[in-house]
Amino acid sequence: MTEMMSPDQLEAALRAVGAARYHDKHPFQVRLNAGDLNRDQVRAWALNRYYYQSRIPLKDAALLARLEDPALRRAWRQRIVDHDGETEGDGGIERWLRLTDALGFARDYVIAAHHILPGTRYAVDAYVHFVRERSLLEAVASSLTEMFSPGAIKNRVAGMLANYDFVSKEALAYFDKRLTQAPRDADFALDYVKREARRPEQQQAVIAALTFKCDTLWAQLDALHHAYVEPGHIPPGAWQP
Ligand SMILES: O=C(O)c1cc(C(=O)O)c2c(n1)C(=O)C(=O)c1cc(C(=O)O)[nH]c1-2
Repeated sequence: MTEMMSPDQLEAALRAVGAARYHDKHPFQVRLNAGDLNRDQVRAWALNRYYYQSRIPLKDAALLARLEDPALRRAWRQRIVDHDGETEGDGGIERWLRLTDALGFARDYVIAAHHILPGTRYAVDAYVHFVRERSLLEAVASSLTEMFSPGAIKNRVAGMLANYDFVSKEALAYFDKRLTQAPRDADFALDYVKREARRPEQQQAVIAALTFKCDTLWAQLDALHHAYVEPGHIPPGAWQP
């Protein structure tokens, strides 16, 4: 039988999942930061990742719809505001589109997402389905990858600005806001799971949810690497540089 962990032991177990599996360790991410990708490979990353950005508010709305406590809803709804903005021209999705603008994509093309990789679509959709179908505790836990994103984002932005003359600080403005939003969201979700996972099997479910989520991020980068780096097999229908 699995032992009950203290809340702090649970947190340590979650941090160990991130240390082993978070997408900052993926070869595609390492190359992106090191300046080892060409402009088209960076374009492929931004195009595909838009689909992730676009689905995040849908998964947060699915989660929000199941929260019965007004205080929890108030906290969680901020995530949707952050991505959608309060008004047209504001918010994270708009800021991601400024990056794809800067990389030379037409907005309609990006938003339609007709030419993203199948692997991107399957991985992102799997995350949305997971949040819809699993327990609220697992749904909240699956957002905990954000515990690890600030470090990854700092390295990525510094690496990209140092190594690519085709990306500017303005084009990467999306990530500036994430450096304050992600820790706020991660702290909230971490407090929630440490408080609510009161039985060993719940604690194991929380760890499994974070593992699953790390895998959805990893799979997105596997798909990019396979198509646009090595061996360079671009699936039929996907964007061709
Ligand atoms: O740039 C990154 O490395 C990164 C990672 C993650 C993440 O760990 O899931 C998110 C984001 N960015 C992000 O920008 C974002 O809005 C976001 C929302 C979520 C989530 O699961 O609710 N993760 C992430």
